[in-house]
Amino acid sequence: MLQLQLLAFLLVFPLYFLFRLLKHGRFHVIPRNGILPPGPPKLPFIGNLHQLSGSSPHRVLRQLSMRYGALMSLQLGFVPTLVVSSATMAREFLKTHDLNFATRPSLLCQQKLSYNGSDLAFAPYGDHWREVKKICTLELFSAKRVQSFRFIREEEISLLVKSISQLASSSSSANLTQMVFDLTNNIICRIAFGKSFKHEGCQKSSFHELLFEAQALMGRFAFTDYFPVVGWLFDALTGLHARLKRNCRGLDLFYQHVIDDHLDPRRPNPEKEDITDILLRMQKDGLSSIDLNMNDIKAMIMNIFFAGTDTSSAVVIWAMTELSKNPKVMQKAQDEIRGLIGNKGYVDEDDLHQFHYLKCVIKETLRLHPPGPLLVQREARNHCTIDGFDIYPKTRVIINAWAIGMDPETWENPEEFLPERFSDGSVDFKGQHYEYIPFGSGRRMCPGMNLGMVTVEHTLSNLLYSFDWDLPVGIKMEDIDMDELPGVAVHKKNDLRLLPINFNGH
Ligand code: HEM
Repeated sequence: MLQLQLLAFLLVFPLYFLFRLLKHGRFHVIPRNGILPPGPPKLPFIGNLHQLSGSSPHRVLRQLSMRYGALMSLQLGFVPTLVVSSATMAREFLKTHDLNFATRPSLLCQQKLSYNGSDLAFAPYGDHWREVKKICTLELFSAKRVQSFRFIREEEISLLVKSISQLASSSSSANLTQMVFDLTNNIICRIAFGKSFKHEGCQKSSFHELLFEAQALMGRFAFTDYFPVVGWLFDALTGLHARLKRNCRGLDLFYQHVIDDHLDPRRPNPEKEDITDILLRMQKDGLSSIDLNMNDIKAMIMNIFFAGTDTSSAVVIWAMTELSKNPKVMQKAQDEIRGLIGNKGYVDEDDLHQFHYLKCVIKETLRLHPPGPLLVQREARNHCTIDGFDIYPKTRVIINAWAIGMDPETWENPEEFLPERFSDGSVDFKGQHYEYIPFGSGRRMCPGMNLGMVTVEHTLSNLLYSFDWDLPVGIKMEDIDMDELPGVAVHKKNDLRLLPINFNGH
């Protein structure tokens, strides 16, 4: 009798799962007569997942695409996935068929941390995303608003220069990775919440712990994302659900604390609105065509926070790493800045437009080290054909922006750090040149580009103006590694430590 029950269970259980998969529309059925782009052979059940297990998926995917083509099919668990690795193909996905690929897949950690896609980055394409995008473009990241936060960048960068100058006076090396991360974190905290948490001792450390944990979770593998319906069981067994729940609860308390502070009637009227003020005002005055609720506001704050801190600091550190390995380029950039600024003593934002060579250095850094080398995944909304291949709804799309920036068809000596390649100004990152898309392109392109770029330019120009940079005692040029640490943004794995020398030529 028991054996019969067991047999029935074994028969019924898979059928039940199949029914749920089909009912929820999460079973990615590919018709037999479809013509799919080529791809590597797959293993049963896991497909090609094992091929992505290394630490730098953008590098593995580039290797594979050199064999299988600029449009390549992978099967990641149950999920059909396409990888795009050339400018021509990127144009098809991000311009010609942008609307069809303007949505994001629903991934476990991203969904939980974004209050089920109430934000901008992980929201599915639709009315909510359109409205949030409008708020971001018109209210939060407009040129005027970015300019209104200028005093914050100037204050924080001048504090950074002061602390490095003290290290230089005592001939101590600077952990630039740590210092620049703190800088961008303080800038974004003040822009988003009106204050940084640098003077609040333990609150800073618990807040930072939450931040690091959320970043780790967003970059983590979740079975749910590749094995719909059944994957949650594995994620429960590995403790992912519990970790995620703990982190979401901690972050939610933190956002709530910030919001309560802003709503406190005893709070003096702020001289300049921060982003939480703006969102709360829009909610109160009904200034948006969706009913902004508290979760929407928290989700938007989360986006700004994660997208803003991590990306800008990664770019500054990669640039300083490349410059340390290319002293002639560093010298040329310093000569340009010092020549134009003279003995003023600091670089301010009005000076930035003159630094033609520095801009080339930053562009070249973004080509070799885009913080989001695979952009943010997209998903097909409807069936379409590209280059004669069928693409079915719910197919995930990975755009390998890093591989596109390394394509020898477009870039001469792509492995080399040569800022001069940008000096004629014919290629920029505004999403129209598909051979170079560090900020993405199309509807889902980065809305924080101006804020990110001004932070990077302003920080780098002051680091190069105020100091000469040497290697710490006992460290040789070859010891500076280029190892990558994948996460929300790809960082340099090992901290960059350099010896600052106060520049007294001004
Ligand atoms: C140098 C700095 C930055 C780089 C390289 C960068 C890069 C990117 C990339 C590659 C994407 C995905 C685009 C796509 O899927 O096509 C993105 C999206 C996004 N970025 Fe940035 N970003 C930077 C700074 C910022 C800043 C400072 C903010 C805000 C404070 C920000 C907010 C966002 C948001 C909200 C999205 C999601 C847009 C959407 O899905 O509609 N980014 N960024």
